[in-house]
Amino acid sequence: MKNLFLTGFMGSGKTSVGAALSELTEVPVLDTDQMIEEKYDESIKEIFRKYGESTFRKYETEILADFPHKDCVISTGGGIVGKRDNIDSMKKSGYIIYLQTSFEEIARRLKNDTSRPLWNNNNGETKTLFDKRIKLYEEYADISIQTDYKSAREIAIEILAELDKQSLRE
Ligand SMILES: Nc1ncnc2c1ncn2[C@@H]1O[C@H](COP(=O)(O)OP(=O)(O)OP(=O)(O)O)[C@@H](O)[C@H]1O
Ligand SMILES: O=C(O)C1=C[C@@H](O)[C@@H](O)[C@H](O)C1
Ligand SMILES: [Mg+2]
Repeated sequence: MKNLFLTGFMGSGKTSVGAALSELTEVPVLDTDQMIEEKYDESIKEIFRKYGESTFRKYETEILADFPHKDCVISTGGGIVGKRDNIDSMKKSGYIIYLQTSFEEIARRLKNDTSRPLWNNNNGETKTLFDKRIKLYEEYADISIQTDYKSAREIAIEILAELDKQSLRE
């Protein structure tokens, strides 16, 4: 199986669905946010605060470039679609799966969250970012799955069915 890169806005469930997919397929799961935190030994929140968003974006692109892993599910950061280089790196080794989630559902899921700098600190600009991003997720996705009112496991099962339907799971 080629790599499966999960994309979508903050809170769309990339980490949760990645774990569910890995459980169902016994394929390892990676998370670009976690890979960055481990590589630099700092939380995303700290990286944003100390070095700014542009440094975080550089780390993200570096993590994806010449991606060394195969046969993995990879949960990506919500902003991964912001750079064409990131898309090219993902398409080189796998398929892009977009977890489509409404803004209202995301707001419910992240109501008490304090770990996501761009969810918490941008004075009502989050919806503008959401509107801009969804066009990119849609444009680059090989598969799009609606996630509202579904569990992570149900979404993972739907993704596998869609891969089979399109004969993408060899
Ligand atoms: N299908 C779902 N139904 C209900 N709650 C969910 C679902 N998927 C995820 N959640 C919850 O929403 C929150 C965010 O989920 P998760 O961390 O998986 O999102 P993410 O897409 O990885 O976010 P980020 O881009 O910030 O890394 C978590 O509290 C998680 O438990
Ligand atoms: O949507 C975004 O830009 C982000 C999402 C998270 O996954 C992290 O990558 C970080 O908080 C930025
Ligand atoms: Mg995540």
